[in-house]
This record gives sequence, structure tokens and C-alpha cells, in this order.
Amino acid sequence: MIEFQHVFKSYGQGKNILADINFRIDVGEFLFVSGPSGAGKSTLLKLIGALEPPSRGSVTIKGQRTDRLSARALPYLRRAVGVILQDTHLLYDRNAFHNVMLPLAVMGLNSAQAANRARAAMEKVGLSGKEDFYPVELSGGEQQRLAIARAIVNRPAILIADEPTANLDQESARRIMDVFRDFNRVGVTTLIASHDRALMAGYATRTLLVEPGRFTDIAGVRA
Ligand SMILES: Nc1ncnc2c1ncn2[C@@H]1O[C@H](COP(=O)(O)OP(=O)(O)OP(=O)(O)O)[C@@H](O)[C@H]1O
Repeated sequence: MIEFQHVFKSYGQGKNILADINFRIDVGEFLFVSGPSGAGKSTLLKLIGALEPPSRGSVTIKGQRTDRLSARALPYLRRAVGVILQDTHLLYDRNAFHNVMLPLAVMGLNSAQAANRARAAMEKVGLSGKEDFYPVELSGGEQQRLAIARAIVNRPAILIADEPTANLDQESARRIMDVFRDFNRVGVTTLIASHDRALMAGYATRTLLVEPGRFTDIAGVRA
């Protein structure tokens, strides 16, 4: 499903953030991406989402090498990965429903089909009834769930999230994690970068530990 072979990543002329990374992830796994700030967790997730190319080595997602895809094929691969970045990138001048509808604009669905999908996505994250709310009218946890709804509306096979529970209280954080767990239970491969090991222990079964100059693949949630 996801395979890294001898992956190196640097930005511009800078030093390697990731060096000689190798791992495989099977369909349906739930992984915790851990490590100190600035070590490269977000970079690892961006390589999986085909948002950044590797500097060297190969990243294969669903049987396709991201560095060998044409500019036309890349958006199709990106649609297989639901991405929730640290900055949720919600559009603040559109209501919740229209934020979720956005990724469907390029899918060729008619408007009734698209609206049904968007409503279903909002229901799955517990935001039914908030369709008309603007992002500023939602709590931090609700904004995160809205970002998740937008990420899953295309029914991606892989979900990656960068610190989705940062700045949330324990209860809201658990609620977010339960949303990910429910998607994972229906087969979505899930990777979450977090600083909250205790929280992740209830969900993930494997840890990718990204430290400066070191990468460790650990069974269970540790470190
Ligand atoms: N687009 C970019 N251009 C140049 N350098 C970058 C870019 N993105 C990240 N970096 C650098 O790469 C390093 C790793 O950043 P990354 O965001 O992957 O770390 P992280 O482990 O996710 O950190 P945090 O936990 O603080 O989010 C940092 O030194 C950062 O400054």
C-alpha cells in the first residue's frame, strides 16, 4: 500500500531531513508518527501524500511511484490520500457544507450526488446540523472535524493527519481520534503525527519514530 525505499529528503540545498528511510505499510494499518519537533514528521507525511517528492529513493503509494507520475496522473493519486495538515486550510468565507463540497468540484458528480456525499461526510464526523455554520462559528475541535470531513469526502484509501488534536482538550481530542478509528475500522490506512503518546496508545498499533538522523519502526506505541 505504502512503500519507502532508500528515501532521502532535503529542501533546496539544505541538509537531509530524512535519510535512507525504508518501510512498508499494509492496507488497514493505524500508525503513530512520533518524534521531536522539527525532526521531519510533517515531511514524512507530505511524501506519503505526494505533496512533496523525495530527493532520492522511491515512494510507492498504491503501486505507483510518486516520482514517476506525470503531472496529469498526480492529482488522481493525491485523491487517494486524505490529508489533514496542521493548518486546516478551511475557507473562512464559506460555510461548513461548502468547505466539504470543495474537493468534489473536480469529481464530475452531479450536484445532488455531491451534496449527498458532503452531508454523509459531515454526519460521519458528527457535524450534522452545522452545515450553515462558518468556520469561525465552530469550536477548535469542530473545525478539526470539518477538516476531516473535507479530507474523507473523496473516500480516500489512506488518511494522514498532522497533529490533529493539538490545542484540544482531552475529550475533544478523543472524539477526533474516535473519528479516525471508525475510518480505520472500515479499512482506511491511517497515519497520525502527534506529540501525545498517551492518547495515541489507545488507537495505533505501530510507531514510526522520526528523530534527527535516525528513523525507527516500532511495533506498538512507544517512545
Ligand atoms: N518547505 C520547506 N522548505 C524548507 N525547509 C523546510 C520546509 N518544510 C520543512 N522544512 C524544514 O524541515 C525540517 C523538518 O520539518 P517538519 O515540519 O517535517 O518537522 P516536524 O517533525 O513535523 O516538526 P513539528 O513537530 O514541529 O511539526 C525543519 O527543520 C523545517 O524547517
